[in-house]
Amino acid sequence: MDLQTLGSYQGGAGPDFYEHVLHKTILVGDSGVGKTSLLVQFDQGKFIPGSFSATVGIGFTNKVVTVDGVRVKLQIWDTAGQERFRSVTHAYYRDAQALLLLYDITNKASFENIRAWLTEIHEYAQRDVVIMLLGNKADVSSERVIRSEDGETLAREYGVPFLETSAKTGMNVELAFLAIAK
Ligand SMILES: Nc1nc2c(ncn2[C@@H]2O[C@H](COP(=O)(O)OP(=O)(O)OP(=O)(O)O)[C@@H](O)[C@H]2O)c(=O)[nH]1
Repeated sequence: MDLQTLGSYQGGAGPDFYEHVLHKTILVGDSGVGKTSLLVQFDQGKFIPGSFSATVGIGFTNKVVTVDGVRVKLQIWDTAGQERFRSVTHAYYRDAQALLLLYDITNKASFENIRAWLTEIHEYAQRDVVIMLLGNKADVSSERVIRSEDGETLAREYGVPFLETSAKTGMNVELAFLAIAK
């Protein structure tokens, strides 16, 4: 039994306590779109404005959730959006079962870069990786530059589901993580 398998069975005695599945998810998108904030909101239910310095390389958080009655251990990898870390993060793509791809609805470039992200994902990730597109910072309506319809259209073009989220208010955060854990 490797360490990972061992880790996924440390839940307790009865079958109800077993964490049956280990599910790896990776967060990607431009620097500053809110990947770390989204993960912290999901994991700890809080938002600390301006608190995170740019992610260096990669880090992960484990969280156990119950999906359709099955305990799933989500291992969520938070990648650095900055270009200079790209070669480090590519190496993690192929182990991921799911991928949350974020842009910032107040940042046009982050939306325009989604196509390039998808090209990279198709190059490095597994063929059957589950992808979801997220338009984050939906709480900042006064600075919105990307309409919901634009996100929906792009997602439809690539055949992936789409949600707008807010790491600040928590809107759709749990929904996004649970949807890709299925
Ligand atoms: N209003 C608002 N601000 C957000 C939201 N998500 C993130 N932010 C802010 O946006 C900035 C960048 O957030 P991060 O979570 O560090 O972004 P990141 O994508 O992890 O950035 P890198 O680690 O550089 O790739 C921070 O100042 C956050 O407080 C959100 O949903 N709403």
